Amino acid sequence: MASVLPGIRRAAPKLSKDFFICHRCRSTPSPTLRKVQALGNGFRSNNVRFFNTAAVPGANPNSVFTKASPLASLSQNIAQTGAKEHGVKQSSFPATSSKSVAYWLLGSAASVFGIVVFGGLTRLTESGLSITEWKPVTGSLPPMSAADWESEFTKYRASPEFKLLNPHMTLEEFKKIYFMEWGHRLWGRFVGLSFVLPAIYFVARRKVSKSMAFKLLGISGLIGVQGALGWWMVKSGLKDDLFAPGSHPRVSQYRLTAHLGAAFLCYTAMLWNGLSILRDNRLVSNPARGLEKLTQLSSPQLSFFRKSVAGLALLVFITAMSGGLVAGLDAGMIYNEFPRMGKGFAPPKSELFDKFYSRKEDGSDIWWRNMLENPSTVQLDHRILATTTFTVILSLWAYTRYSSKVRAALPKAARKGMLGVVHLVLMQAALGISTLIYLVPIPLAAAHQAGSIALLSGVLVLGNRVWVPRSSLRLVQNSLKQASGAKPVGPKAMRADLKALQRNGPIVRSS
Ligand code: HEM
Repeated sequence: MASVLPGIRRAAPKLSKDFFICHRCRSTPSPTLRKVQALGNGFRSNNVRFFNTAAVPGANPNSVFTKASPLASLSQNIAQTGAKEHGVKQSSFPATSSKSVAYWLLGSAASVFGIVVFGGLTRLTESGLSITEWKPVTGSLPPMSAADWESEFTKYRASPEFKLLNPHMTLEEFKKIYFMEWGHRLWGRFVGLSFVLPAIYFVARRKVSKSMAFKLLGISGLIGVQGALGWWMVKSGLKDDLFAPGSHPRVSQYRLTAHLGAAFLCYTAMLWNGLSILRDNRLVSNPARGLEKLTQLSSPQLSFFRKSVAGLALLVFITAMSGGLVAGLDAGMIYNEFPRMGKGFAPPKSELFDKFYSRKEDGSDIWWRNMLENPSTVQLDHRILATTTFTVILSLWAYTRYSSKVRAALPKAARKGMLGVVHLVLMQAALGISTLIYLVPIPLAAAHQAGSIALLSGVLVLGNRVWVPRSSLRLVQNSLKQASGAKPVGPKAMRADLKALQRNGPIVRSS
């Protein structure tokens, strides 16, 4: 009995050690042609062996094959899916992006992780409103002379934050908050440039697949939007109506959350794509084993778990956004106890849905306005979402441990990933509760913010270990098919295979 993997209608072939690739069109020779080449129908130049097919009957006379590494050959090969003849318009992008792109994406994600934590510190030290202008280019340099400092300080002295909260601030104190905000903005510029410039290089040098080139474009756009959102957020803290007596000058909690959300999305896109490239490279380096792995993951026993992990990533994101609202409203400064909030587990309904927050005569906006603008309700929302996230994670972990079917089907790496997520959520809940009980001290609040991205990363890593992207499956199937000389799989056939696989499990046929 031999196990036949999806998309391969006969036993998976063993890959030959010698790979050849056409010097001109990057196609690979047929098995018969390979035999002829093995007999030595070629010539040597610059230490590269070229195989001229002009003398081989039935071969394309324009082909010139050179020996290539198995990986390079396979990835190029797959890119040429369906385009067998010279003259057919072919994509110049490889099928798999290079590993260097993955490392750079992961480095960029680390940089975004850093700037999010630094941004949290900027907010917690109340430094965010110290620079009252947005100068994307000239703002890269801090004030250089005493006159420059005086000018910046004068602008700050005209802001609501100075007038109402810091009327006694000295120039020396101002410099401290200025450098925090300036550092945050500089880091933002660094994130943008260290992403966009290498992205252009990688695309121009065809180090990325075509779909990845579009994704890099999307992430670059998101970074630009993030910069604009940052300034839009700061502007909301400089508005004239904040001069009103009794008002508390701070940025809009909506804009703060939008800024945080865009950073999380950017981070997610970088981390996910970086991990996916590494995974695809691993799968393609040994396609037979890769297909086996993907087949194992496509098992119907894991279907619920896979979907739950996707749902969990969304839940963590929503919980984090509700945390952004808590931070934006300083809602962590009330009800500094856990699990109770005052006399019960929740404040009275009259307080949670207070008419004060409604702006419509008929009060139809009372629900959502309180949920997004009333500090008591916003804190309760965050507690409920956090508790749900916590419970879902522990339940999923229990499911992977105590369901014998899932336990057997889940790869070891995924089990480890699940355990990692359990540790992260325990830490995050402990940090959240401590932040609340101790009235939002800066180190705890910053650690809680970092913990939220760490938790999201844990869920994304877990997701990457259990997800079966169609593109990866197709890539691996085609590597195998090409290596065996069979016709490559098109997207339609691949989708049908994947569906059948998810419905019925691996196909087993006798050899
Ligand atoms: C379990 C998942 C949790 C996640 C993903 C999460 C996420 C977040 C995030 C992203 C923030 C915004 C931080 C900032 O912008 O500075 C935040 C703030 C906050 N969270 Fe959580 N949190 C979780 C659990 C908890 C728990 C259990 C509590 C306690 C009841 C809690 C209490 C707080 C408080 C008080 C703040 C405001 C801190 C500040 O003003 O900087 N969190 N949370």
